[in-house]
Amino acid sequence: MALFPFCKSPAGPVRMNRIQLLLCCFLLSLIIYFFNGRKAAASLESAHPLSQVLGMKDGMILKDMSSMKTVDSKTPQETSWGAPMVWGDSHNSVWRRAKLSERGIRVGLLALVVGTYARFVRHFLYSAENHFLPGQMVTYYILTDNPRTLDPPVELGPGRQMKVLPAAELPGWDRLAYRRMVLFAEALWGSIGKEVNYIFCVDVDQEFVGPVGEEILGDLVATLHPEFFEMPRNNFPYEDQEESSACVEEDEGDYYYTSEFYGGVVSQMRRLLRECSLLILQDEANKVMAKGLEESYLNRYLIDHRPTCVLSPEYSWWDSPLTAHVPKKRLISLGRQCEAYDIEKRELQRC
Ligand SMILES: CC(=O)N[C@H]1[C@@H](OP(=O)(O)OP(=O)(O)OC[C@H]2O[C@@H](n3ccc(=O)[nH]c3=O)[C@H](O)[C@@H]2O)O[C@H](CO)[C@H](O)[C@@H]1O
Ligand SMILES: [Mn+2]
Repeated sequence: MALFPFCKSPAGPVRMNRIQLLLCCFLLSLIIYFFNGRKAAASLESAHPLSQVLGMKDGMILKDMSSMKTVDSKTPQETSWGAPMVWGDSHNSVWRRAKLSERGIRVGLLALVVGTYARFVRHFLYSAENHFLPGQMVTYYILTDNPRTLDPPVELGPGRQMKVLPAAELPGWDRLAYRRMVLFAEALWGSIGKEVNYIFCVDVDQEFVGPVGEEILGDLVATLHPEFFEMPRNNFPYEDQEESSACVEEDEGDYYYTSEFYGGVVSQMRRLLRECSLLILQDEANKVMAKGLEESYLNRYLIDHRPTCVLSPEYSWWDSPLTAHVPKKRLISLGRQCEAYDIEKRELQRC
């Protein structure tokens, strides 16, 4: 009422004639129009990858409730096939978290840690303890050639545990890129499959920097690659060698997904890992390797089996001139971040 003092007679209850009533409605519409217009402008500026190129930084990110409305009103909330597109602060995510958090869910996080990548594992685990499904039962499965890396063990919260699984040493990413999905597939056919409901495969050269909750849970979950979000389809680096089993035709494909973070229920993940491994082994036998390595096979599979839940680039982010601007960063790739730095900055960051 204080907003419209002129609508109220000084004597007490509101008594307006028709002209006053019309005037009030007009003013009200003006105010609504003004606020909506501002929100739309803010979201347009903040959502576009060009804002990065032009040097616009986090100052554009709205940190109060209005940012939630921005996410809801301007960013896509679902895919063309009806799967949710997940932005952690959206109303959909709040609802999904509330719905799923009450169930007794067991979630596994599966990472490969071989050779020099052992330097990432502790930091990765600390950050996951802080941000990854807090309060839920989480098991970290660490496939490693050097279990001593985890000695002394990282202290974990209640309901959370770690299992170290042996992996033979496979020097060089060239060889490892052929093997990671095979190793993951084997691990999932073993005891992991009975111990958890959901499993997420994750690169260990990453850090959780914001909350990642039950909103990420789905039957088959893939994450949008931050450099190709909102890019036209013809920019996606799908495999184009016809002899590769990861090859994608020009009229195929909806999104380009990252291999840094994907998951789902155990049955779906067993299928994904088995089928991708078969494609990789088939190409290896034919002496072909897709240019995007593992990521190409994952993308091929996800064209044939569309994910039921698509995570926005909030869940796979690093700073580069091409990266989409996101309302909140939740999981960032330290390795890919390093790749995006110039030589000077790499030396400064010691990476
Ligand atoms: C090694 C390599 O060429 N990485 C390239 C690959 O990053 P990616 O992020 O695709 O691969 P990555 O180097 O992070 O390797 C994937 C994951 O495999 C595991 N792992 C990998 C290698 C290793 O020696 N030990 C180990 O444990 C580890 O969990 C790692 O997180 O693509 C990027 C661009 O998209 C950059 O070009 C990276 O330089
Ligand atoms: Mn990585």
